[in-house]
Amino acid sequence: MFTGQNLKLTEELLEAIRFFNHKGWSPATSTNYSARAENKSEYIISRSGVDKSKFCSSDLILINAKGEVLPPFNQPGIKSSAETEIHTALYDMFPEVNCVLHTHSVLGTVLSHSLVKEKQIRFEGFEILKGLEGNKTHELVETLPIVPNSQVMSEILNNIKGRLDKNVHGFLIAGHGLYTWGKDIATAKRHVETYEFLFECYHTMRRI
Ligand SMILES: CSC[C@@H](O)[C@@H](O)C(=O)COP(=O)(O)O
Ligand SMILES: [Zn+2]
Repeated sequence: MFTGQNLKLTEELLEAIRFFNHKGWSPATSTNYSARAENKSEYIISRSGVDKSKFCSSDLILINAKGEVLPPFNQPGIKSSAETEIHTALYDMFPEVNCVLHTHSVLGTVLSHSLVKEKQIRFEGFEILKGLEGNKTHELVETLPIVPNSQVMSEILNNIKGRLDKNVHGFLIAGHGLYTWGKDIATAKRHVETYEFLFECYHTMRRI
């Protein structure tokens, strides 16, 4: 149902979603994804509750900045992600962001669960840090905030809003998963992969 630039965006998003599922970062119906549409005040976003191993192009729908499902997708039973409010808030906060991705990997889940009291993870000295937009060297400290989980999206947003700025590339919801974003789908996908690699490094270093 998408055409032109929006169709291209859905194809690219779908490729990233399949990659994440293949990596084991989107079990069952978990995770959600969005991209800013050709009309910059609209967003392409994943439907709620879809098994990500079966996710297909018809599971991507169009919403406005209020999170309302737009025609022709506003049919009975079609709901945008339960976490739509987080996506629209991030686009509102960062006008240069054109893609928001949310994954549920085992490492992101357990690290955020065990480090929730620390409120953040600090990554330092890894070459892969240059995978996060704007980082030019491994000699820096990258902070990834952790906020408590909640079924109320406004609570998650209240806890994270004051902790985000242009040097922060994502955040973890404790025992739940990762949110990251980028100027385009490729950048946001690179951020997911970079964080996953950093989680592996962090976890491995805690064990040795
Ligand atoms: C397996 S339930 C996971 C959900 O509660 C949620 O965290 C999630 O990531 C997906 O929700 P969705 O409404 O499908 O976008
Ligand atoms: Zn989730």
